[in-house]
Amino acid sequence: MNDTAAKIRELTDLLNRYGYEYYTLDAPSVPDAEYDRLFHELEALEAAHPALKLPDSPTLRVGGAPLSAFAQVRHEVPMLSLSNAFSPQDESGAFDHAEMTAFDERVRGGLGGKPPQYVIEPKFDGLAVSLLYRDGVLVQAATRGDGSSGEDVTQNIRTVSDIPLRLRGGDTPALIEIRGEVLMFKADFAALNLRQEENGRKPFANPRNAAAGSLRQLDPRITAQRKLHFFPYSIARQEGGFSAGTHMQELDYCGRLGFALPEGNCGCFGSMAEILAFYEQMRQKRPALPYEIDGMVVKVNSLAQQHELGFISRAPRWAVAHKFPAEEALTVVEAIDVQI
Ligand SMILES: CC(C)(C)c1nc(N2CCN(c3ncccn3)CC2)c2cc(C(N)=O)c(N)nc2n1
Repeated sequence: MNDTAAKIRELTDLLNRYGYEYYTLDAPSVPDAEYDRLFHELEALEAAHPALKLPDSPTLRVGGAPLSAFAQVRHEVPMLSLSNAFSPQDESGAFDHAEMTAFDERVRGGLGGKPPQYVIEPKFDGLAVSLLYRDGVLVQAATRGDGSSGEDVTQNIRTVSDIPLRLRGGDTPALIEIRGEVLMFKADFAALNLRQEENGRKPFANPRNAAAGSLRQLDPRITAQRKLHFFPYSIARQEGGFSAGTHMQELDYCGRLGFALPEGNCGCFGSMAEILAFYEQMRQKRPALPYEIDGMVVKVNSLAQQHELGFISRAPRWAVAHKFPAEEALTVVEAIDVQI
């Protein structure tokens, strides 16, 4: 490798590490001016030697030329739905978690009485995307679409600062497909709508619409200005690398690969009673969270037990969303929505 290529590789790795520290760990190790100096040095080298620009170059974060349309991507593993469990609130304000108890009984029945461990995690109110990494490098990103195929939003996803362009840590899998939610934090949503109003543009209705609108921009440079975040929630496919036995181990592995995790807002418990207690705690904490959630998702922790339980048509038997009551005065009582 000649010294220019070596210099470009060194600057790319260094800037990706600094970006991870700044955006994902929120613990920068160098001042912004130093990052900017190195970034401009890399930009200049890439401009002089376009053939040497690397697929995980941080200069991709600013977005390239606009697309005329999005290509369609077929999901090798369909992106399934989630059954909804809803707890109506009675006049005393207490919640009737009958549907969660029913879920627990269905799971125990399906496991021949073996007591399952459950994971409870936030149900982020964003949009689901799938990220494909080959030999550690991000090569494709797609929206969920109809679950069977979605839009190729790879260029736009590269501008999301807490999505690694190259996976961190050793033992890189030859292939890994990570699914999660792209969302906009409440504060960034408020600032965006201020800018929209100032520029005479229509404000977005909520952070989910803002995130969806930002990700489905044909011009990645606009996406790059929108401050999006990503939280993983499942590993759909994997060849090589660490083999997790539980959902919690999958999430921890995603953290080691360089993804942000919703620290403190996930739990793992052996009883539905503890799960419901955590759900109540999260319902109280919800207004203070930096991002919007519209409920919690409860999943069987053991991957072997998940496979044993399988799916109801398109939704897994081993997971259920537990939504919070609608905040409007009139609480709309939804039926159990088992996605068929
Ligand atoms: C892997 C499984 C299928 C269990 C799964 N599927 C999910 N989703 C499917 C339905 N999705 C969907 N989206 C649009 C229309 C219909 N379904 C949106 C993602 C999950 C979404 C979240 C979240 N939002 O935070 C989460 N913590 N865990 C999930 N886990």
